[in-house]
Amino acid sequence: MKKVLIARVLPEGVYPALDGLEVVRRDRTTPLDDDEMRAALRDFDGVLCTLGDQFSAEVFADVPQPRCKVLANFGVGFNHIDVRAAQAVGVMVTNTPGAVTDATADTAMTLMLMSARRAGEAERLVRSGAWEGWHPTQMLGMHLTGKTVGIAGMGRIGQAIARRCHFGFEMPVRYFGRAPKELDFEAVYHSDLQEMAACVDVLVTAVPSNPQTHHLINADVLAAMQPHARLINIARGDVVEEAALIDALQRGVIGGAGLDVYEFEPLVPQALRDLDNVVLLPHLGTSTMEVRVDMGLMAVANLQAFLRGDTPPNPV
Ligand SMILES: NC(=O)C1=CN([C@@H]2O[C@H](COP(=O)(O)OP(=O)(O)OC[C@H]3O[C@@H](n4cnc5c(N)ncnc54)[C@H](OP(=O)(O)O)[C@@H]3O)[C@@H](O)[C@H]2O)C=CC1
Ligand SMILES: O=C(O)C(=O)CO
Repeated sequence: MKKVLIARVLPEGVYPALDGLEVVRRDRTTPLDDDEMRAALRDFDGVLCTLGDQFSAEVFADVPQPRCKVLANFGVGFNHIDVRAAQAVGVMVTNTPGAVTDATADTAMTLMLMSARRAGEAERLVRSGAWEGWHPTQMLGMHLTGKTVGIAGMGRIGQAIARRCHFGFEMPVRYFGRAPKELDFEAVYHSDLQEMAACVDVLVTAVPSNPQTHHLINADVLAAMQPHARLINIARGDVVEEAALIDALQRGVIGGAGLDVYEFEPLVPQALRDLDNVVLLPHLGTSTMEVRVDMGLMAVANLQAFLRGDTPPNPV
C-alpha cells in the first residue's frame, strides 16, 4: 500500500477520497518545517502539501533520492515549491486549477467593493460607538458601477473577475499580459502596465508569483495610477512592492487598496494596519467549505492517479 502524508488538517469531506492509501494525517495548521519536509520526501510515496510549505532547492538537494515522487499541492499557486529542483530529483508537482477560480474572483469583488465603499472604515466606526447618524456627506466613497477596471494577468481568475465587472457592474475592462487573449467579452489589451495603470479606476493583480512578476506593481506603477484609484491584490504578496504601496497609501498617491495577500505573509506591517484607506483580509481567497473540499478532492485525485501509475490530471 502506498504511504502518503497529508500535511495539514483538511475539511472532513476530503478524507474518504484517500481510500486505498496508507494515510498519515499531520493534524496541524502550520507549515512543514525543513526537517518535516526532508522526512516527507524520505519516508512517503506522496505528499499532499500546500502554501507555506517551502519546498526549496536546498530541501530537495538534501534528499537527492526521495521515496516521494509526487507533491500534490492543495492550491493553484505553487510558488512555494521549487519545481525545477523537484523535477531534478524526480518529483512531480501537481496543483488545483479551476477549483479556486470563482471563489478568488468573488474575493476580488469583495475587496473592490469594500475599498470603493470604505466598508472596513465604516464598520470600525459603527463598532467604536462613534457613529452619529446618516447625513448627506457621510463617508463618501467611489461608485463602482461603470468605473474602469484594469486586470494584470487575464488567466482563469483574471477572466472570472473581468466577467463579474463587465456583466455585473457595467465596468469597461482593460487588461495587461504577455499577449492579447481571445475573450468572449469586450476588453482592451495593454502591453504596457504603466499605461494601463494610468487609465483605470481599479487595478487588480491576478498573475502568479514568479521571478518575472516579483514587484510587478512597484513605485512607478503606483505613481502612474490616478489619485482616486484602488489597487486590489488577490494574487501573491510579492507581486506588489509592499513598501512602495505603504508609501503610496500614506501620501495619497492612490485612493486606497484591498489586499488578500502580503509580501511577508502572515506578517502584515504595522504601517499597513495603521492606515484607514486599505482593506486587509487574511488570504481568504478560496475559503469556503465547498471550494476547500473541491480543492482537496482535486489534490487527492492527482495523488491517486500518480500513485497508481497514471498521468495526474493537473501536473504543473
Ligand atoms: N488569494 C488567494 O487565495 C488565491 C490566489 N491565487 C493566485 O492567483 C494566481 C493566478 O491563478 P489562475 O488565474 O488560476 O492562473 P492562470 O495561470 O490561469 O492565470 C495567470 C495569468 O497570469 C499571466 N501571467 C503569467 N506571468 C505573467 C507575466 N510575467 N506578466 C504578465 N502576465 C503574466 C498568465 O499569462 P499567459 O496566459 O500568457 O500564461 C495568465 O494569463 C495563482 O498563481 C495564485 O498565486 C489563486 C487562488 C487563490
Ligand atoms: O490556490 C491558491 O493558490 C491559494 O492561494 C489558496 O487557495
